[in-house]
Amino acid sequence: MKTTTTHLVRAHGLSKAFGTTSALTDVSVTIGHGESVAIMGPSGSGKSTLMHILSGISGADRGSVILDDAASGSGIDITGLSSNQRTRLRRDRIGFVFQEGLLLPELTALENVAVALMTSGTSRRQAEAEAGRWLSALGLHGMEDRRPGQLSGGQAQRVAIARAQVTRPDLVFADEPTGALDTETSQRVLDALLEATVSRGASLVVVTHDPAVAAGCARTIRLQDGRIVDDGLGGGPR
Ligand SMILES: Nc1ncnc2c1ncn2[C@@H]1O[C@H](COP(=O)(O)OP(=O)(O)OP(=O)(O)O)[C@@H](O)[C@H]1O
Repeated sequence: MKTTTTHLVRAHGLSKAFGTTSALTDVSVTIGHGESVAIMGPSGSGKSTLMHILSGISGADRGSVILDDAASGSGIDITGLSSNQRTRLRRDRIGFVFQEGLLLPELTALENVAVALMTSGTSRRQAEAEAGRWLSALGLHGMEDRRPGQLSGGQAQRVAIARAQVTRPDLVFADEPTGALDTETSQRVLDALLEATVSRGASLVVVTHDPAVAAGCARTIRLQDGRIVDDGLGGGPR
């Protein structure tokens, strides 16, 4: 289904239950182009469920998620797509950063980043050149040939950020991206994530328990018992 939209993401009336547990109830949210948004809330409040639905990892029982499509000048309802179509859409338009980075341990830092481009058809040579540029931009020049086990937590997380950006997705989701890091490293990784995403006009959605991470985002959405209880400014610079 095609619908016109002025936001990058416009979700309306999302509900999702697991058995008798309501994970989300009638959640509506918009995300602007180039906006950074933190999603906060107590454990079990529905943060991951919302992120999974907004990113097309899983479907909703009710509601719609319209993703703007600059190429066609209209929007596409991702809840109406088949599982294969959603997989393609995630590959082409969405980047992910997870708490533990989820890098492939047997590949080098460069290969971990390049592989994201190669799966969408870019040649190895071109993919590795682009991956190298992203690693340098994230302060990892000289670490291209290291495997994840030879990197610190903060370095590995910056490789994961490079991997999420290399395909130039217009929407990046990060699930507790600094959860395993100390305060100082966490701040550096967050800065790198914001810089890499928002400065090129892409939008960032971060699920976090950390108020410092939320403060770095332009807006914070708070969930409780599967509903949005606050949707305001985070007080951060972007
Ligand atoms: N696959 C599932 N099967 C059954 N219940 C689920 C499933 N996924 C989530 N839930 C339930 O849905 C509710 C919301 O879960 P969700 O993971 O979205 O919360 P969260 O805010 O991300 O929590 P946390 O901060 O602990 O990660 C919880 O009550 C959870 O137990």
